[in-house]
Amino acid sequence: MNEFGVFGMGTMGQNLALNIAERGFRVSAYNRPDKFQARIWEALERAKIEGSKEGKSMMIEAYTSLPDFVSSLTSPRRILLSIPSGRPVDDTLEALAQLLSKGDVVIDSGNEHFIQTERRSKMMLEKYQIHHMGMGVSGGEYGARNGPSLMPGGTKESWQRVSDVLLAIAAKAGPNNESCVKWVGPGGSGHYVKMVHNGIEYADMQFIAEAYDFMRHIYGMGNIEIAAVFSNWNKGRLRSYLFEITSEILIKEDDQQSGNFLLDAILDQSGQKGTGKWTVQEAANIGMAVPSISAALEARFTSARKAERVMCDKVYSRVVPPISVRGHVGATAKKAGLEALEEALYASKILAYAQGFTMIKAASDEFKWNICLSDLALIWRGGCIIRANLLNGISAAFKQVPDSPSLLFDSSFAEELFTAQKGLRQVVLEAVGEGLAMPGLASSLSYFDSMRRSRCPANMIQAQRDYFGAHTFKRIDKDGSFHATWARPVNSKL
Ligand SMILES: NC(=O)C1=CN([C@@H]2O[C@H](COP(=O)(O)OP(=O)(O)OC[C@H]3O[C@@H](n4cnc5c(N)ncnc54)[C@H](OP(=O)(O)O)[C@@H]3O)[C@@H](O)[C@H]2O)C=CC1
Ligand SMILES: O=C(CO)[C@H](O)[C@H](O)COP(=O)(O)O
Repeated sequence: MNEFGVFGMGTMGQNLALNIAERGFRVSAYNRPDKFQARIWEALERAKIEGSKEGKSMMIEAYTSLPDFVSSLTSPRRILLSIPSGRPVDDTLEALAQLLSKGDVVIDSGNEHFIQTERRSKMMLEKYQIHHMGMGVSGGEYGARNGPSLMPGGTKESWQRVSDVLLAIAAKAGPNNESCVKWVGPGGSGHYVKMVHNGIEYADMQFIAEAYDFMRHIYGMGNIEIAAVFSNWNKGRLRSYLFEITSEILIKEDDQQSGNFLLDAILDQSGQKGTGKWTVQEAANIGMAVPSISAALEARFTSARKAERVMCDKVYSRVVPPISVRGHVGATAKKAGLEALEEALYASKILAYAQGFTMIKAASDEFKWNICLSDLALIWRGGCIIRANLLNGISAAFKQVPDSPSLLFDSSFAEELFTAQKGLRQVVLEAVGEGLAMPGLASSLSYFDSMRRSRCPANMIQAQRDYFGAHTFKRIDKDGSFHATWARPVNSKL
């Protein structure tokens, strides 16, 4: 009998199965029969080769039939699904439910929408007394094999049944090599935080893309020089997985055109699978502003409209005479300019993570998930795509004030933002003057400037709403709702 089942031997499932087997658990692996041969043999072959390399025997058994797969598992059975979200998960749960018993646990490790997970968890428990967990997994193929960041949500009972395996396979981070997995909360909370993780990922990636663009256009820097800058920044407070891979991406040679960089041959249209869009939609659903994430999502949409951009480039290229706001012209000033860019990236990063954590806090309050933000920051320190030095400080901030509605209230971050905002302003100003789009950095700055205004111009919005729609407004000096007769007198001179 085996201790753990993995359903779906695709990129993620196969690597998760190998990771689990490597930690000494006996694994049953299943893939749909028609593709069984290719996927499963690949997994078994890898278990043999990778196991022998490390002097371990990795115990993976392959199954062709679902009933055999299920009955190969010890009770309570534990099965991880690694398949596309949506209909495939519903169909698979329906099929599994006929074979599983009360108290068994099924973990959906795909990028599923949390509402679907909430629905399935409730249905599986009520109808079959089976625990359905929704678990965010981040780290891609490499993470799945060597240690991902795991964000499991579901009943506490189900977490207790699977925690030995999840703690063993997750990435390790921090001074005490802590596992990058903790129980996030009930229902769809695990998938919710993974969704926001991906939203922050979008913002982080967009900031990096803008910094790359800035260095090329403002300073005429080439790939090797830009790579060195990212590599250097990665030694400091911006240290993160995305900075690390960016310097590698910049200098990768194109094997189809010797002497050229691969990056320069890649079409400038970004794709997406939907989790960034969900983040923005869900933020809107609970009335939260995530402008850095929104801007990153919209930048992907704009990038996709390549044909229109090419046309606009032809029409409007002549209307961008640089407006001289350059703070840094010439070789000697470049150093200061790059320092400003580092500050801009750091400030924006704080602001994007702040938006993501604030959104999670609001959802946790709304859905009564009681998510521990400090723990969440800890499990994002290793294995996942947004892993970054910054998360240590974020965890500490929420440990100090667990219910804080925003990172912006933390005194250390406030101090850092206070200093770094100067660089952010300078970079955005220069980019605007040069006609260089900086949606991510500029939106982050706007968020900061909007948040630090105790009185903003929303009084004008309220007045307009009341004027045309009698929507009423509140006054600053009296309680209650008011409506004014706004229409201008016929003889008004205004
Ligand atoms: N790739 C990544 O970096 C990450 C992916 N994820 C998520 O993990 C999940 C798996 O992704 P990934 O491994 O990349 O995908 P792959 O396409 O590599 O593998 C998909 C797996 O799902 C199976 N499958 C597809 N459709 C069905 C179905 N209708 N019923 C049963 N099984 C089905 C496939 O089996 P078959 O061989 O029969 O087609 C295959 O085993 C997705 O939800 C994805 O969003 C999460 C984090 C990172
Ligand atoms: O979940 C992930 C990483 O955390 C996946 O890589 C995801 O597919 C990335 O999102 P997108 O394809 O929308 O860029």
